[in-house]
Amino acid sequence: MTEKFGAKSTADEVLAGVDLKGKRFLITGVSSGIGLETARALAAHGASVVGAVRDLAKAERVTASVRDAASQGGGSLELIELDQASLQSVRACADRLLADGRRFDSIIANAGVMATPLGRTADGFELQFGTNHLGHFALVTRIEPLLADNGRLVVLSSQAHRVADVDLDDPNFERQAYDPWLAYGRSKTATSLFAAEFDTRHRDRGIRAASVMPGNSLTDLPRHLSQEDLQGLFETVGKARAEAGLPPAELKDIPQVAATSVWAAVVADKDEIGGHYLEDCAVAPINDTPNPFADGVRSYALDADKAKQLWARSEALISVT
Ligand SMILES: NC(=O)c1ccc[n+]([C@@H]2O[C@H](COP(=O)([O-])OP(=O)(O)OC[C@H]3O[C@@H](n4cnc5c(N)ncnc54)[C@H](O)[C@@H]3O)[C@@H](O)[C@H]2O)c1
Repeated sequence: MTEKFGAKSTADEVLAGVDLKGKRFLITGVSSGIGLETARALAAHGASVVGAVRDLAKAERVTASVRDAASQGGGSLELIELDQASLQSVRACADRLLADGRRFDSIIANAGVMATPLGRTADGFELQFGTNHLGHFALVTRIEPLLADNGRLVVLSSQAHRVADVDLDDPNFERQAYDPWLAYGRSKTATSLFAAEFDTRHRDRGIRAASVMPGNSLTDLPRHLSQEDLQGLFETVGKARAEAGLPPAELKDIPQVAATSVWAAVVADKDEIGGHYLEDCAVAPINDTPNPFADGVRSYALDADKAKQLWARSEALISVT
């Protein structure tokens, strides 16, 4: 595997010299942040990008940078409506893609919400688990026949997976006190487990899947946090890392924070990244320290048995609505 790229690489640097004409990508959440930059970079290199978004009118306005890049680079952008917090919307989106029938070389399951107050999706699932995991699970498993043989699935996870393993008995916080960070952490462990099990199930078609920790960046993601909450978070993380003798966690800018997604979706050797958790354009090492602020991926987020159990639980949850 190439060791050429790292924490400071940008999406354009990762794609330098790569011609994506004729390649198709589905990306969820292209209206802001990492998804918007991922779409822009891929389109600038000639890719046909389908961006799945909750609000089509807003997305039309804010994706001008993607259309400009596409017109210069020979790529294109199509938008499709998708509310991941509604299984009806997810199924409608999937069925439109299936009816269209065109295949995708990579699917990037990027959209997400973080540290929301307790909320429920249209189907009654806890909002973060429902949006970040079940919405993607329902979409991707339905459109899986559209993923090209040798295609890739990239699922956005987070360092927040280190907060907690999934809770398969009470995934929707019906029998325990709600904590926004616990819910976010569990939802991101779920996204890594989903990628790991998808990889296991589809490897024989040459399809590989990986989860990505993009790096920390000030996108719209902390929209549910006040300035004080955000400041408190930075202080807590900084103190905990200093106490553990670790360097401060650095913020990335937006082009950098999209780099690992495009690396995983296009450039990396898919057989070397398949089933893994990626960070800074590399496979992250397993680190089972109890300190949630220390680097690396916790092994519970890639555990094969837990991944199978989560898959079965997710199928059961989405099939009853
Ligand atoms: N920014 C960071 O520091 C960071 C760190 C680790 C992981 N991540 C992950 O990266 C991904 C992208 O986050 P970002 O930082 O670009 O945040 P962002 O808030 O800028 O973008 C998230 C996107 O998801 C979309 N979205 C949210 N709920 C949706 C729903 N119900 N249906 C459809 N779309 C929905 C939003 O509209 C938005 O376009 C997320 O999965 C996030 O958890 C981000």
